[in-house]
Amino acid sequence: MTMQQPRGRVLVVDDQPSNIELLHDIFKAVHEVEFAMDGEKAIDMAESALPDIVLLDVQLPGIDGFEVCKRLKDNPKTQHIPIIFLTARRDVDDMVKGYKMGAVDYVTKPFNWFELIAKVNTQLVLKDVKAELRNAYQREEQFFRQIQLSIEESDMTLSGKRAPVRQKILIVDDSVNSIETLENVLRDEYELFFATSAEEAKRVAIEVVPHLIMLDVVLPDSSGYEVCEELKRQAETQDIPIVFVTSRDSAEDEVRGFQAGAIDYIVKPYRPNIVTVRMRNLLELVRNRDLLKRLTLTDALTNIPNRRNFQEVYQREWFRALRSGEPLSILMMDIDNFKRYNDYYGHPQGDVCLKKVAKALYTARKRNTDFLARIGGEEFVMVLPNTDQDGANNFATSVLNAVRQLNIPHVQNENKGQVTLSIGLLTCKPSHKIKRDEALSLADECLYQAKQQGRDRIAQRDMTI
Ligand SMILES: Nc1nc2c(ncn2[C@@H]2O[C@H](COP(=O)(O)OP(=O)(O)OP(=O)(O)O)[C@@H](O)[C@H]2O)c(=O)[nH]1
Repeated sequence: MTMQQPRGRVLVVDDQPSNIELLHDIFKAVHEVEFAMDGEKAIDMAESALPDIVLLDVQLPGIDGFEVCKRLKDNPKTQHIPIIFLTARRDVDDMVKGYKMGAVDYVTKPFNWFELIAKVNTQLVLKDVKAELRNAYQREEQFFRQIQLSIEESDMTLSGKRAPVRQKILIVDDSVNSIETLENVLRDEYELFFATSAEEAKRVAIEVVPHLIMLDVVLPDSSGYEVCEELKRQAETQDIPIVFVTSRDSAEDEVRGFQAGAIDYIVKPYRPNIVTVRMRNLLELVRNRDLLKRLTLTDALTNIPNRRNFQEVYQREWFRALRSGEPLSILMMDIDNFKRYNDYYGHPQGDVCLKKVAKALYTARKRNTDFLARIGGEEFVMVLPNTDQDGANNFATSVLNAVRQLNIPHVQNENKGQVTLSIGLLTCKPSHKIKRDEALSLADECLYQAKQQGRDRIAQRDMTI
């Protein structure tokens, strides 16, 4: 998962001064670190200082770590704070109890720096994502609900019961036994894909784009570390979180795994309950991250992609066309005399009009790869990959008609009487001779001409000849 290094306030709860010293050394460079040496003190400090994360020892004098966790989770003031247990390896079976109390993860002693840092970072990112989602919800409750609904809808199948589509996990292991064990643990909750070699893993990862990859370190044709590094280098796969699953449990191996870009490290033999809960935590992070990304890339009024989204997609399509040599068409679209519409019918009615036009444009799209965005007040853009001037002109004509057919009255729109659109259409073959921004400016110039020539029309330029 691509993540920036988050900064936060870490509360360490441990009764061993040597552990406190060690944890202080690990985190002091990036985080603010505070300490408590018993459970009661930990609860007081959590309530007053509201840290971003609590690292909690299980064995404590007085009330133990489980009880501290329970009390923090019962308190509305502290229940949002993620808790990671610090535990001796022999207590790992107890960790199911920790998860039931509301902990998000655990780390075994003696500490592996990389594991600890990676897990704390993951939880800080997740906490930030959740906070941003809560803010978005408060700011734009209705918009938030729409996005959430559209995600849930795309997560549904129409298989009779409209069961939610399960998140996808790719399991990479050359041992059939290991695959079967994980399959038994995870198949009820997730859609599983399998690969038994490095090459197959890379191919399936690109084809399926799973939500998470569980990756064995030892593979017949390469090492899991190399697969991980390669997936992290590629744009299509770099955001997929990777968890190493291996019987190699030396500290060096774990460090190597986290350095390669893994988000977690699970040592065989698995404890099924622990695997289930860890996967659930990581996949919750993925789901929330995707929801937040959708929110930041969607226009709140019309619910179609926004300018930022357009910039990403346009760049991607430009480079794709540059590689393939295919033509690319750009439609710059602008509602005619919209200022007068607002002045005459009022701003709220203007919003209704914008929503109707956005819907008509979206419905007019012929291919899934045709991309529509709202990039300004009453300005929309469409990118049509692999479309020549003739095709794009036919399409633009159908778009003009779709808006006319909405029959939205606009008495101030000169002699038209209804809402209309002007379109600037540019077709080009991306090459080193024409720059991306230049193509957009040329499409804008065409739009300006369409306005000059009387609106409700297309003005075009073909740069492929
Ligand atoms: N209702 C509403 N109006 C908006 C929104 N964003 C921008 N506008 C309005 O859109 C109008 C755009 O006006 P202009 O850029 O002058 O263009 P125009 O009146 O459409 O004129 P031409 O483009 O030349 O046909 C302005 O009045 C903006 O206030 C919005 O989200 N909702």
